[in-house]
Amino acid sequence: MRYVLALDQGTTSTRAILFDEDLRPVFSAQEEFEQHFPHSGWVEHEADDLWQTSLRTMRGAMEKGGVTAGDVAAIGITNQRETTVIWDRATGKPIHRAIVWQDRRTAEVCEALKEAGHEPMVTERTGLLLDPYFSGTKVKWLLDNVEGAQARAEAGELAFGTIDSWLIWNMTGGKAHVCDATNAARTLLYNIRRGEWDAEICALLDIPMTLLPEVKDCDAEFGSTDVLGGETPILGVAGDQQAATVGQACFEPGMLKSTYGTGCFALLNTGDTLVQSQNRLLGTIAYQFGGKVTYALEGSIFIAGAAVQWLRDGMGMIEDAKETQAMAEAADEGQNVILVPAFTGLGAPHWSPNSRGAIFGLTRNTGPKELARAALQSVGYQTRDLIEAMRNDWDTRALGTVLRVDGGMAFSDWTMQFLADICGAQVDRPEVLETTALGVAWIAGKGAGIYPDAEEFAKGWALDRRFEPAMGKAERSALYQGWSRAVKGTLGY
Ligand SMILES: Nc1ncnc2c1ncn2[C@@H]1O[C@H](COP(=O)(O)OP(=O)(O)O)[C@@H](O)[C@H]1O
Ligand SMILES: O=P(O)(O)OC[C@H](O)CO
Repeated sequence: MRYVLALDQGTTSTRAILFDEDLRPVFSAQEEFEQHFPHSGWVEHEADDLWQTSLRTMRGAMEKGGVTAGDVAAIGITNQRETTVIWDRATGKPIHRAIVWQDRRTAEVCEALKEAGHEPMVTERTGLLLDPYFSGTKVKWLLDNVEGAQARAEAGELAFGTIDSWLIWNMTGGKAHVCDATNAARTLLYNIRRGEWDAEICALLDIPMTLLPEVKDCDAEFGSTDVLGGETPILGVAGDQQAATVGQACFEPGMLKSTYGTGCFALLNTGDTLVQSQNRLLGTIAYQFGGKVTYALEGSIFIAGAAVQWLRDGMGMIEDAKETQAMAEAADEGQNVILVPAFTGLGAPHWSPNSRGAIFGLTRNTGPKELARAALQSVGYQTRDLIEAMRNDWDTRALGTVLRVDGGMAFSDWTMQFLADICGAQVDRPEVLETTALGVAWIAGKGAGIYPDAEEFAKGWALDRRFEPAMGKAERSALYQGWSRAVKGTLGY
């Protein structure tokens, strides 16, 4: 039996999953690692934790199945995007902890660049906005704040990488300094029209281009590793949201997936066309196979399942996320409590890093059930904001109103039904919810010659459950108006 090993290095945990020849997940291992919050709005990871958990979970999954390196046809890597590491090329040691995508420390730098009028140029070339979310200003912060870093970068002594790049550097013993096009597309430094690092943007941020990795197709050869006990090739790499787009087989323009984990990321395949959003969505690379780029429009929401975590850890109202289903069902229908979970600002389409969360519509009768329902509903409302923006940006006739969902929160039937209701869209939940790992496993296994082409792979997508909109138009519109008013109340709070 031959296997493909998918490594999914996420924001809160690292997972390794072995897929068999029929693309079924058969053995896996998972480890959480520490989150560091040194100041309000700052989020860091020890880069070495990301590497060590990757190593242990890959080995752990293999041990569970009694699988040896000789049985592994290829490795695929998918990862939390935008998170930034800089390391010393000679020692392989990071010069600082990794700065995580959620980190807001560069809000002022972004504001100053916007005020100086640079945003239209940056957006035109990268598809992104001047927001602290992306890697570029995090790289600048590291070079400005770690003693001697700027000079060492200019002397070619340092290397920058997104997490795929950092893991591959370690897996290949420092032989490969590479990343894939989807990860490059999230740095703010990569021109996604021309497919190259952008010298002008790098100069604007004082980032020497010697820091940057070589960019490859998602299905390229990324090097090989002997850390599993024998030489194993790395044949697939993609950012986690892009890997989920592939795993959901969203290969045709107009196909849309939405992943509900800590945050929510909706990607709409726009084919050969890079849509210049007029509604504050992102243009990005969905995937790049054999030198051919397929673009996507992306809406990024920072808090989705994290609102449920807040009910559990912050408010102590529940012990398990699953309890929210029964609570939402039992909530008082007469109350319209709205939670805007802008805990770390608002992402697309508002991009308001300084907003903070709020609850509207409280009465003397409001209790945990109504708050639980509001938390689940906030995910639907935020998705509707994204879908509205997508409909305004892209040919609405071609834009399917089918949403393929995945991620931990997609297990919640109540949330998925509300999503269908408030968006007026069909919501399809597949049998395999590990779509991120599945997507990159397929890319790597295709390269190794053990998995089929895209068309055959897409035929294997199987529906678990379809949620059809059941809410009347008037109710949908009244609820959404209430949400829109609530969001306005939090902007810039
Ligand atoms: N049954 C459920 N109902 C509501 N939320 C859920 C449920 N199961 C998981 N979640 C939420 O989904 C998130 C976990 O999803 P996951 O895809 O593992 O996230 P990530 O990869 O971002 O860590 C958590 O924030 C959790 O609160
Ligand atoms: O690690 P996740 O699943 O929370 O995904 C993080 C995203 O890639 C951030 O852009």
